[in-house]
Amino acid sequence: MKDILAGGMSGIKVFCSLLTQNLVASYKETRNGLIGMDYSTKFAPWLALGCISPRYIYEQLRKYEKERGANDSTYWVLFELLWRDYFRFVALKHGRRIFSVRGLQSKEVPWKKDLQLFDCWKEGKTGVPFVDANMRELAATGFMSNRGRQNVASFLTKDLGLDWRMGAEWFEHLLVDYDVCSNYGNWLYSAGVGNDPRDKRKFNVIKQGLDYDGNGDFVRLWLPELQGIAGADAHAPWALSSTALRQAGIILGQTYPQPLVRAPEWTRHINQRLQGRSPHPRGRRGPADAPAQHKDRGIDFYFSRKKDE
Ligand SMILES: Cc1cc2nc3c(=O)[nH]c(=O)nc-3n(C[C@H](O)[C@H](O)[C@H](O)COP(=O)(O)OP(=O)(O)OC[C@H]3O[C@@H](n4cnc5c(N)ncnc54)[C@H](O)[C@@H]3O)c2cc1C
Repeated sequence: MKDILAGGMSGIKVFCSLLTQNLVASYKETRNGLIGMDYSTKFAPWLALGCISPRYIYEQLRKYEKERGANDSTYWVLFELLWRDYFRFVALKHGRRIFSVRGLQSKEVPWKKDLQLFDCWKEGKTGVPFVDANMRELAATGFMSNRGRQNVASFLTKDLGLDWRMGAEWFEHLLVDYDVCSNYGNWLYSAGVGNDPRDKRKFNVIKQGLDYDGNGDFVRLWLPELQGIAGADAHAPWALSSTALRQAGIILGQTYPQPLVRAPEWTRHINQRLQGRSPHPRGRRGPADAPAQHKDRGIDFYFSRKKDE
């Protein structure tokens, strides 16, 4: 990502390649991916810096739809841009309150400010590989997928119980697409102090890792110390036998940390993994994974009705 920005590739060029390579036609199926340039649009840095306008994207997409056909995916790019607009309106409406620890709901939450825990999160050393891989990608590139952002934000606020503003500021410090409205709006949401009426929303980061990185490739890409663990086992090294750890060259607590926390809801998914799981990441599945035409518009992090995310 940094190479592309440094190489001066313009937002318009990125946008054109999305259209000419027809990537936009399968965006809905790939947008939850984790590795590479093509799974999502990568518009955000150019939008954040004002190098491309959402109206331009809208017009060109409508043109593309007329010429080559509209589908769920072409709609979905526009739908995602609506979230960007939405968080702008939230910021306009609430002003400085978007930075308040109590958020938009004036809710008292006993957030911790433990700097040791925070450093582990920042440095990708929480001992939870899916979280750590995403955090190391952010530190190395200034970018993290939307799936990754949702998970590390949930982990910081719901599993570690840290003040959500610490996470938001770290993102602000590193993101190449940092945008005040989108960043603080999404963090408020993740922390359960934004507009979402359901404050108990928590991502099961183990289930998410297994669903979206079913073969463990993303985790191994950013965590070289886990290279010796094959497949999905890389998502929970602490669940491996001492023999398996020795064979993988891992000493927990030395070459890779023990997990800072272990949430009870992880157990079922770890046990399931040990019984073998399909290695197909959810973000890459075909249309069978996609809901019927516009039926589930917006069902995702924001409106998901699933209990166990
Ligand atoms: C905790 C957290 C912090 C975030 N901070 C930022 C930020 O500082 N700047 C930023 O641009 N986005 C932010 N996002 C939203 C989203 O993760 C990024 O816009 C997206 O990952 C950027 O990659 P992309 O351009 O390939 O997006 P795509 O998935 O291709 O989406 C296309 C465009 O739609 C918009 N969009 C998509 N999802 C969201 C969303 N949830 N909120 C607002 N706009 C969205 C963006 O402009 C994005 O470029 C954050 C999300 C979370 C959960």
